[in-house]
Amino acid sequence: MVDKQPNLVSGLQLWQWRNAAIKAAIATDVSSSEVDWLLQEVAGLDRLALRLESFKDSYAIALKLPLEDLEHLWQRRLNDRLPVQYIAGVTPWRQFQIAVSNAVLIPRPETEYLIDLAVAASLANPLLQQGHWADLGTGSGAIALGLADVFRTATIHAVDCSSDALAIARANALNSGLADRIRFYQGSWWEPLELLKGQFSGMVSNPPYIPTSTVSTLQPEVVDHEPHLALDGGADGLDCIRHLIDISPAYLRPGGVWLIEMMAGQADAVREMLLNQGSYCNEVEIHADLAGIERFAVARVLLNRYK
Ligand SMILES: C[S@@+](CC[C@H](N)C(=O)[O-])C[C@H]1O[C@@H](n2cnc3c(N)ncnc32)[C@H](O)[C@@H]1O
Repeated sequence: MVDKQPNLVSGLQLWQWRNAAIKAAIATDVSSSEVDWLLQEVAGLDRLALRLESFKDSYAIALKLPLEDLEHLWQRRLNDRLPVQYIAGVTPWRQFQIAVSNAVLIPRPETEYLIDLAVAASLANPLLQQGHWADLGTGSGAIALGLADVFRTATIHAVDCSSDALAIARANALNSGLADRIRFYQGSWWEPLELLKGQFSGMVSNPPYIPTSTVSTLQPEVVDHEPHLALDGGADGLDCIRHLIDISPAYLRPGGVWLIEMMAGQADAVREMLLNQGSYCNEVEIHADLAGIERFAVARVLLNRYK
């Protein structure tokens, strides 16, 4: 989407476009702050320049795409409910600027917390901060980048079944300067990591967890534009989580960390499945997001059940 040629517009032209875009956003129930976020991304304007409208006096502003294309995409935002992150081709996540396209789920702010939970879970045993970590269902690669950043001596193994998603994830690793510590694999969950069975310090996953019948009821920004492969977790939403609970003990070392994001309302079922599986310690941790909703589960593989 991003054109490398400079697309010059005058500050006045852009100011007029912004005013019209904000008016249209308000009329169609889209947050008007998205207009300024988009202008920061595609026009390189900063928040102060937008707030003071000082850019209006600029002789020429270089856009990443022609103004007509921006207008066309903005109309798609309003009419087709295309997420603004897909228009900009990028979204902030932790300290990273993550490239996104409709081949990948837009990484959500709440998912950032998985990285802090991985660090917290590894504090009890510093050895867990080294060795191999897996990001299963990597999508844009956001979690893999986060893990590579906090576990500086670990190797991160990022898996996805979508080759289009992996292309984006690889680009994000290169852009973030972390590509030398992240390996990418196409395949299903642990399958490509067979050779490292029993050696992983931890695994992190934000798997698809929406019940199939609920997917069509999600807001149009999600159901019409984000990949259903990233959303649909089967009849009860727990198909992927169930699989990850069953198979992960064979890949994690004794005491290895099992950490996932889940949907509101799934915590009790996930805790029960972990306890019944027989390969995890009894202290399953459930953590809430900033809204107080239980969204994350942490478990550890039993020391005496090493396969
Ligand atoms: C909810 S998205 C999470 C993406 C990213 N990790 C994030 O947190 O933003 C789930 C990801 O799992 C991938 N996926 C779905 N089924 C899979 C499977 N069987 N094996 C590996 N990845 C799978 C999807 O392609 C998608 O990228």
